[in-house]
Amino acid sequence: MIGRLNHVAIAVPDLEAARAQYRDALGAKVGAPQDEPDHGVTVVFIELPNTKIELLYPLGEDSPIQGFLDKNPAGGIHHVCYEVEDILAARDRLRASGLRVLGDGEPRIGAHGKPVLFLHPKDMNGTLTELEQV
Ligand SMILES: CC[C@@H](C(=O)O)C(=O)SCCNC(=O)CCNC(=O)[C@H](O)C(C)(C)COP(=O)(O)OP(=O)(O)OC[C@H]1O[C@@H](n2cnc3c(N)ncnc32)[C@H](O)[C@@H]1OP(=O)(O)O
Ligand SMILES: [Co+2]
Repeated sequence: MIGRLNHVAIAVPDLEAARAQYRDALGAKVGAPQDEPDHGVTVVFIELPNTKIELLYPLGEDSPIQGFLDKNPAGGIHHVCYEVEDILAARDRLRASGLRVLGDGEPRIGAHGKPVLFLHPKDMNGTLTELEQV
Protein backbone atom coordinates (compact mmCIF):
# COMPACT_ATOMS: atom_id res chain seq x y z
CA MET A 1 0.00 0.00 0.00
CA ILE A 2 2.71 2.55 0.88
CA GLY A 3 4.72 4.03 -1.92
CA ARG A 4 7.79 6.26 -2.02
CA LEU A 5 9.47 7.89 0.96
CA ASN A 6 8.27 11.48 0.53
CA HIS A 7 10.34 13.06 3.30
CA VAL A 8 12.23 12.61 6.54
CA ALA A 9 11.45 15.41 8.99
CA ILE A 10 14.06 16.75 11.38
CA ALA A 11 13.07 19.07 14.23
CA VAL A 12 15.75 21.72 14.71
CA PRO A 13 16.42 24.31 17.44
CA ASP A 14 17.79 26.90 14.95
CA LEU A 15 16.17 26.89 11.53
CA GLU A 16 18.57 29.34 9.87
CA ALA A 17 21.62 27.46 11.15
CA ALA A 18 20.21 24.18 9.85
CA ARG A 19 19.38 25.75 6.46
CA ALA A 20 22.90 27.13 6.18
CA GLN A 21 24.44 23.79 7.12
CA TYR A 22 22.53 21.86 4.43
CA ARG A 23 23.16 24.59 1.83
CA ASP A 24 26.80 25.45 2.55
CA ALA A 25 28.34 22.37 4.18
CA LEU A 26 26.33 19.68 2.40
CA GLY A 27 25.77 21.56 -0.86
CA ALA A 28 22.06 20.73 -0.94
CA LYS A 29 19.20 22.50 -2.73
CA VAL A 30 17.52 24.30 0.18
CA GLY A 31 14.10 25.98 -0.02
CA ALA A 32 12.77 29.07 1.72
CA PRO A 33 11.11 28.90 5.15
CA GLN A 34 7.37 28.28 4.81
CA ASP A 35 4.99 28.98 7.71
CA GLU A 36 2.31 26.33 8.22
CA PRO A 37 0.06 27.89 10.89
CA ASP A 38 -2.53 25.11 10.65
CA HIS A 39 0.21 22.65 11.64
CA GLY A 40 2.07 24.82 14.16
CA VAL A 41 5.40 24.61 12.34
CA THR A 42 7.69 26.47 9.97
CA VAL A 43 9.18 24.12 7.39
CA VAL A 44 12.13 24.19 5.03
CA PHE A 45 12.33 21.54 2.34
CA ILE A 46 15.66 20.23 1.11
CA GLU A 47 15.56 18.47 -2.22
CA LEU A 48 17.68 15.35 -2.50
CA PRO A 49 17.92 13.20 -5.63
CA ASN A 50 15.73 10.46 -4.14
CA THR A 51 13.63 12.14 -1.43
CA LYS A 52 13.30 15.30 0.68
CA ILE A 53 14.37 16.44 4.13
CA GLU A 54 11.81 18.58 5.96
CA LEU A 55 13.37 20.83 8.59
CA LEU A 56 10.80 21.67 11.28
CA TYR A 57 10.73 24.58 13.69
CA PRO A 58 7.90 25.41 16.13
CA LEU A 59 5.35 28.06 15.11
CA GLY A 60 2.90 29.47 17.66
CA GLU A 61 2.23 28.52 21.24
CA ASP A 62 0.72 25.07 20.69
CA SER A 63 3.22 23.62 18.27
CA PRO A 64 3.06 19.80 18.13
CA ILE A 65 6.86 19.70 17.93
CA GLN A 66 7.58 21.78 21.05
CA GLY A 67 7.44 18.78 23.40
CA PHE A 68 9.78 16.84 21.11
CA LEU A 69 12.31 19.68 21.06
CA ASP A 70 12.06 20.08 24.84
CA LYS A 71 13.02 16.40 25.15
CA ASN A 72 15.61 16.65 22.36
CA PRO A 73 17.11 20.15 22.62
CA ALA A 74 19.74 19.47 19.96
CA GLY A 75 16.97 18.38 17.54
CA GLY A 76 16.35 14.98 16.00
CA ILE A 77 14.43 12.91 13.48
CA HIS A 78 10.77 13.71 14.13
CA HIS A 79 8.84 11.71 11.52
CA VAL A 80 8.95 9.91 8.21
CA CYS A 81 6.38 10.45 5.46
CA TYR A 82 5.25 7.77 3.03
CA GLU A 83 3.19 8.37 -0.07
CA VAL A 84 -0.15 6.64 -0.58
CA GLU A 85 -2.51 6.78 -3.52
CA ASP A 86 -5.75 6.79 -1.52
CA ILE A 87 -5.41 8.24 1.97
CA LEU A 88 -8.91 7.33 3.15
CA ALA A 89 -8.46 3.71 2.08
CA ALA A 90 -5.05 3.71 3.78
CA ARG A 91 -6.52 5.18 6.97
CA ASP A 92 -9.30 2.60 7.11
CA ARG A 93 -6.93 -0.27 6.46
CA LEU A 94 -4.48 0.92 9.14
CA ARG A 95 -7.26 1.44 11.67
CA ALA A 96 -8.50 -2.06 10.97
CA SER A 97 -4.97 -3.23 11.79
CA GLY A 98 -5.28 -1.54 15.20
CA LEU A 99 -3.09 1.50 14.50
CA ARG A 100 -4.08 4.86 15.97
CA VAL A 101 -4.62 7.68 13.51
CA LEU A 102 -3.89 10.99 15.26
CA GLY A 103 -6.31 13.90 15.56
CA ASP A 104 -9.88 13.42 14.42
CA GLY A 105 -8.78 11.03 11.70
CA GLU A 106 -9.73 13.39 8.90
CA PRO A 107 -6.89 14.24 6.50
CA ARG A 108 -5.57 17.80 6.61
CA ILE A 109 -3.80 19.68 3.86
CA GLY A 110 -0.03 19.43 4.34
CA ALA A 111 2.93 21.47 3.18
CA HIS A 112 2.66 20.19 -0.41
CA GLY A 113 -1.02 21.06 -0.70
CA LYS A 114 -1.94 17.37 -0.44
CA PRO A 115 -3.95 15.53 2.26
CA VAL A 116 -1.92 14.13 5.15
CA LEU A 117 -2.51 11.99 8.25
CA PHE A 118 -0.28 10.92 11.14
CA LEU A 119 0.02 7.53 12.89
CA HIS A 120 0.93 7.34 16.57
CA PRO A 121 4.66 6.67 17.08
CA LYS A 122 3.96 4.07 19.79
CA ASP A 123 2.13 1.95 17.19
CA MET A 124 4.89 2.38 14.59
CA ASN A 125 8.04 1.10 16.28
CA GLY A 126 8.63 4.43 18.00
CA THR A 127 8.47 6.42 14.77
CA LEU A 128 5.86 9.11 14.14
CA THR A 129 4.61 8.31 10.63
CA GLU A 130 2.94 10.68 8.17
CA LEU A 131 0.98 9.54 5.13
CA GLU A 132 0.59 11.88 2.18
CA GLN A 133 -1.78 11.28 -0.70
CA VAL A 134 -0.04 11.89 -4.01
C1 LIG B 1 3.84 20.86 7.59
C2 LIG B 1 2.72 19.90 7.56
C3 LIG B 1 3.10 18.43 7.61
C4 LIG B 1 3.73 18.04 6.27
O1 LIG B 1 3.05 18.31 5.25
O2 LIG B 1 4.83 17.47 6.19
C5 LIG B 1 3.97 18.09 8.80
O3 LIG B 1 4.91 17.38 8.76
S1 LIG B 1 3.43 18.78 10.31
C6 LIG B 1 4.56 18.15 11.51
C7 LIG B 1 4.09 18.45 12.88
N1 LIG B 1 2.82 17.82 13.14
C8 LIG B 1 2.69 16.70 13.88
O4 LIG B 1 3.66 16.15 14.41
C9 LIG B 1 1.27 16.18 14.03
C10 LIG B 1 1.20 14.83 14.71
N2 LIG B 1 1.85 14.85 16.02
C11 LIG B 1 1.13 14.76 17.18
O5 LIG B 1 -0.08 14.64 17.17
C12 LIG B 1 1.93 14.84 18.47
O6 LIG B 1 3.15 15.48 18.24
C13 LIG B 1 2.19 13.44 19.06
C14 LIG B 1 2.97 12.53 18.14
C15 LIG B 1 0.84 12.77 19.46
C16 LIG B 1 3.04 13.61 20.34
O7 LIG B 1 2.36 14.46 21.20
P1 LIG B 1 3.13 15.21 22.39
O8 LIG B 1 2.08 15.84 23.23
O9 LIG B 1 4.20 16.05 21.84
O10 LIG B 1 3.94 14.12 23.15
P2 LIG B 1 3.46 13.04 24.18
O11 LIG B 1 4.17 13.28 25.43
O12 LIG B 1 1.96 12.90 24.25
O13 LIG B 1 4.09 11.76 23.52
C17 LIG B 1 3.62 10.48 23.80
C18 LIG B 1 4.80 9.54 23.59
O14 LIG B 1 5.22 9.57 22.23
C19 LIG B 1 6.58 9.97 22.14
N3 LIG B 1 6.76 10.83 20.98
C20 LIG B 1 6.27 12.06 20.83
N4 LIG B 1 6.63 12.56 19.64
C21 LIG B 1 7.37 11.60 19.05
C22 LIG B 1 8.07 11.53 17.80
N5 LIG B 1 8.04 12.56 16.94
N6 LIG B 1 8.73 10.41 17.49
C23 LIG B 1 8.78 9.34 18.35
N7 LIG B 1 8.15 9.35 19.57
C24 LIG B 1 7.47 10.48 19.90
C25 LIG B 1 6.85 10.70 23.43
O15 LIG B 1 8.22 10.67 23.73
C26 LIG B 1 6.02 9.93 24.43
O16 LIG B 1 6.69 8.75 24.77
P3 LIG B 1 6.94 8.35 26.30
O17 LIG B 1 7.83 9.41 26.86
O18 LIG B 1 7.59 7.00 26.24
O19 LIG B 1 5.58 8.32 26.94
CO1 LIG C 1 6.01 16.11 7.35
